[in-house]
Amino acid sequence: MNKKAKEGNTRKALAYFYRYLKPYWKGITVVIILSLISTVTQVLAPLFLGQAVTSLTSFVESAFAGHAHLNAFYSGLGMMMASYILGIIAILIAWMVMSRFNAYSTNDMRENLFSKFQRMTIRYFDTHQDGKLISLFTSDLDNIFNAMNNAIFEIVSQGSLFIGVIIMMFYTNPTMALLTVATTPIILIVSLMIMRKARRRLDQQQDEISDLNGYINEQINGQKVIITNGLQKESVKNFTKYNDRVRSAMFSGQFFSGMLFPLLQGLSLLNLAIVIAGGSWLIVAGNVSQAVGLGLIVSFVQYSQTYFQPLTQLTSIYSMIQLALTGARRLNAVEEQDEEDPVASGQVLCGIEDGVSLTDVHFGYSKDKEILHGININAQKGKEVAIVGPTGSGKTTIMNLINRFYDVDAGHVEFDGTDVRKLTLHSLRDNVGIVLQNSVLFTGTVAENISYGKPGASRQEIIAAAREAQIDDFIQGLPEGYDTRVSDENAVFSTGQKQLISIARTILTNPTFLILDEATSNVDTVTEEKIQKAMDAVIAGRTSFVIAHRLKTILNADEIIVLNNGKVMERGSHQRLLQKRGFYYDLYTSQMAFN
Ligand SMILES: Nc1ncnc2c1ncn2[C@@H]1O[C@H](COP(=O)(O)OP(=O)(O)OP(=O)(O)O)[C@@H](O)[C@H]1O
Repeated sequence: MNKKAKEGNTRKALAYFYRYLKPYWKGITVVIILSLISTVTQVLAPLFLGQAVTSLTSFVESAFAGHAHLNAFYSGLGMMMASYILGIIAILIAWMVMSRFNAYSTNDMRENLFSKFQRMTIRYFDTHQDGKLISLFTSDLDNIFNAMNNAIFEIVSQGSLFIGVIIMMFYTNPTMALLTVATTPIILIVSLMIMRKARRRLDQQQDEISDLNGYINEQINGQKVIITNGLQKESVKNFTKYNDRVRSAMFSGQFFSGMLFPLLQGLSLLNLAIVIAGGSWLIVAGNVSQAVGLGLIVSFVQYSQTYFQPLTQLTSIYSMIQLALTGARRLNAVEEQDEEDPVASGQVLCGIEDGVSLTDVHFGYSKDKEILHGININAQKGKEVAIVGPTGSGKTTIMNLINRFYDVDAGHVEFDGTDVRKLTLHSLRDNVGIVLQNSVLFTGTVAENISYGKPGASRQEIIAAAREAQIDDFIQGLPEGYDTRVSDENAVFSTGQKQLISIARTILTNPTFLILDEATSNVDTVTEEKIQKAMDAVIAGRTSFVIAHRLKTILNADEIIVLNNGKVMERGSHQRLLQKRGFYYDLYTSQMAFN
């Protein structure tokens, strides 16, 4: 990444924080005011201590006779204690206010990120690993929360402390103040050099963690494939590669960012010696009295420590701040992603009168590789069109275009002669029901899973849909029937059963147009028969596209479209296609040979 892009990213990350913290400006103002109060108390305390020491020395010098000095000593000490107590109270209240708005603002970030996911295009999910997306919710948001909880407070309080202490030092004694800040330019140059190195490495650390999460997620999902192929060792070996990359990025990131803290601490101790030497020189040179000189030394020992405190504190949280900026950059990048266009002012689709058609459709997932090369399909109202073809021929891609998961590059997908891009997305999705090959069950009861698309459905409606989908018997046999909970620990559903529940879900939403990606390729014959019946039930009277893997399931389709390499090879009824003795005939006979 070049320098300009990086600066742009940092600006975006800062703008991200600004967006989310803006609603909490009142709380932030309170925190700033309280921090300033605490700063004032911290910079005044050494002054009071210095006055107390000066008074005590004068009291001793006056052979314990000057009671005014003793009173001044006590009042200086009292003021010092009062300052510290006030400071502690201010910090406690500020901490409470800040913890509250931090929790709220990170909650807003999490909520917005999740709802953004609901609006984003399928293309984004198709091109990003699940684990990487989860990383945004875990690692990145955690980093942001940690930094906001610690860093904001530190930046405000330490920043004001830094300025406050400089003012007080110059007010108290300019010579001593100059001596205290003399080493600052060197410290700043060295710190900036180290910080630049650290920033690059911390960015890399987050990217590597995200890659590792992506890999872990993929491997957990593919655990069965790994075991059946005996690839456990390879899996661990690859994991080690990703893990090593994280380790090395983490090491250099933490090494460079962590280096600043001990460096500055060492320098602050060195500075103490300079201050004490300077104070002693002032006394010896006769510039100040012994009492004033001692008071100055005591005050400046404290000032020197207070002066270095913001520097050391800020560098100790530097990696935290940097990781949070990286997190904000990554979350902001998601917020900038394309969203589905809801076509709010489009035409509302209310059922299908004529049918659904694809006309000369060309499409590729990327510009340089066309997948569909001029597809023409016409499904008249109430008809079943089956799409068959070898794997990778483009069947699912056609489904993706009808439902507007993707848009065509050329040609048209039309409902009753209206291009899908002119229909409101909501009405399009309302009219289209999809049963996917890998049906998903969500956490909740079986009944809730069936009524997912129609949350207000009555129990009778749910049962009727399950009966039509041939899954009622099975559900009744579950320990708690329709109230059985679906969860990871209770994964009692086979692929076929999941698909039947998914068909019941679709039946309940009563769509006018149906896309069925049948799952009969990996179910037993009993379930296959049930799926067939369920499919017949759900298809009946509806305009439908069936993506068939088993040709047996689409013998009654009104039209069968035979795809190969993104082109329609043949079309017609089952009988006509068999008579043709072409591509379909070969497909069918080869499948029947295995039955
Ligand atoms: N999200 C995607 N990004 C890029 N290419 C894709 C994507 N999805 C599918 N493809 C490619 O598009 C082509 C058609 O895939 P598609 O999933 O439509 O085939 P299919 O006929 O449904 O296959 P199957 O029977 O195996 O499900 C394939 O070459 C595939 O690699």
